[in-house]
Amino acid sequence: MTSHDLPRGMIRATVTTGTHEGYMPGFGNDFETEALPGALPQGMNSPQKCNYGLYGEQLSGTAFTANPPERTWCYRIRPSVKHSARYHKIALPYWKSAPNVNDDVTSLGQYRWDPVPHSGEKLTWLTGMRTITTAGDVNTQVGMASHIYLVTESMKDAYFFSADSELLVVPQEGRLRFATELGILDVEPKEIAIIPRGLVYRVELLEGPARGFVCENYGQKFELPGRGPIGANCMANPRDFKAPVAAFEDREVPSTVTIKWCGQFHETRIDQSPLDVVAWHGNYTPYKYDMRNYCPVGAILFDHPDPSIFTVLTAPSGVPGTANIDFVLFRERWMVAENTFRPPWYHKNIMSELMGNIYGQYDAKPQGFVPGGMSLHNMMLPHGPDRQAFEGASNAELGPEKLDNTMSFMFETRFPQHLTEFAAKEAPMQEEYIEVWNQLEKKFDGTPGLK
Ligand SMILES: O=C(O)Cc1cc(O)ccc1O
Ligand SMILES: [Fe+2]
Repeated sequence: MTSHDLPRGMIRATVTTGTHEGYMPGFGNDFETEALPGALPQGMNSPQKCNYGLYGEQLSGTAFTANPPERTWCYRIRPSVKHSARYHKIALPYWKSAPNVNDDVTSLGQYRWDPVPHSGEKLTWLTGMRTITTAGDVNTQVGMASHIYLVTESMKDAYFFSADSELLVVPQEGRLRFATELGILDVEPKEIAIIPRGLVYRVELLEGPARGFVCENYGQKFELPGRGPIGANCMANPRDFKAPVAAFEDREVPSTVTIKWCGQFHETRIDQSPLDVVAWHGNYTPYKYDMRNYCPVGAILFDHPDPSIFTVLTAPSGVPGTANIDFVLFRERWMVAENTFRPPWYHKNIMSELMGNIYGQYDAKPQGFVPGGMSLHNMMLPHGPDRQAFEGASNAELGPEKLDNTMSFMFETRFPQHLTEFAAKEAPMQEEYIEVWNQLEKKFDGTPGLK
């Protein structure tokens, strides 16, 4: 992107060439960036007067005393209190928060959905959000929600922030721009974006219609998983995460800011764009990641490891090794294990598994789990390959085989996931999904399976 592509009123100082224009590499780095020369104070955070008449303001994403603390210092045209008038409650009836347990909706089950179709209705990031599951409790900051977004138009002079959650965005179709207080993130399928709690932004449609998945994390922030014996390299490498450079708008037009707060939505009317941060420094930022950079590590002799080897990001729950959410990626990779049933094994899991297909075919479900579709295998409910996958994998001539053109993911949480009414009654649920295991035959013949 060059400065010529930017919307009117938007100024950007750091314009470079190459593929990572407008972004700074690294996960959780202490970044600094300014859209006007000298806008960022040096050597201190709170000078008596900031350059250009800017106001200094800190955005804290962790408790002050967390280790490490995450916060960003913003130097802005107006302090955030000027982007906040009286709030009044508004309804966004399809965006639900936990706890959301409906007596007439059953969540105990294995479920699968076809892609939620676009309806022809004009929908923005806010009106197009459709909650599928909720888990935990937004008020106590544990758990998550999964959503599908359907976006057909940009937010115009309208801004949003979630005090409840960090959002992990997984595009499946179309391209979106997140114009945030800290700069611009453009995302498309095969990429993800993470928008931190409290950060104000507007979502523009760059290419539509757009559909994708969102994991709304009520708990501790996503971080890179511990690598254990894998060591310093492979999986998601820190340098492949990109934070935006500073970009600001000096635009005085009647605007709205919507806030998600304890599961409710409130709107406030202001007279200017709140995206007025001219310079910032800190480690609390939005970021994006291209999943084509994910370097999978797997079985190179026999057996099928736990899917935790494919964890891109993990949000801790406070119990070591037991995530509030793991974001797990099943992408292209070579299968080489000898004398092995290669697809996922049959299993039951205390963690609840919400999966989505971005493109291609998933090895445990060659049919029916389609791009844009989702499945839910809830806490302790059995699942595994369908008959076609079982028969194919147990009779295959085993040589090195590439699983190509495939990208699915899992939002895995330690909490049971409850279906919304939308997921149970309006979304295209495959009523017959449970039957994919009906055809599995009894093969027991009473004799040892010796070769
Ligand atoms: O159920 C699934 O398809 C996800 C999954 C994949 C895998 O390789 C091992 C376990 C698991 O839950
Ligand atoms: Fe599973």
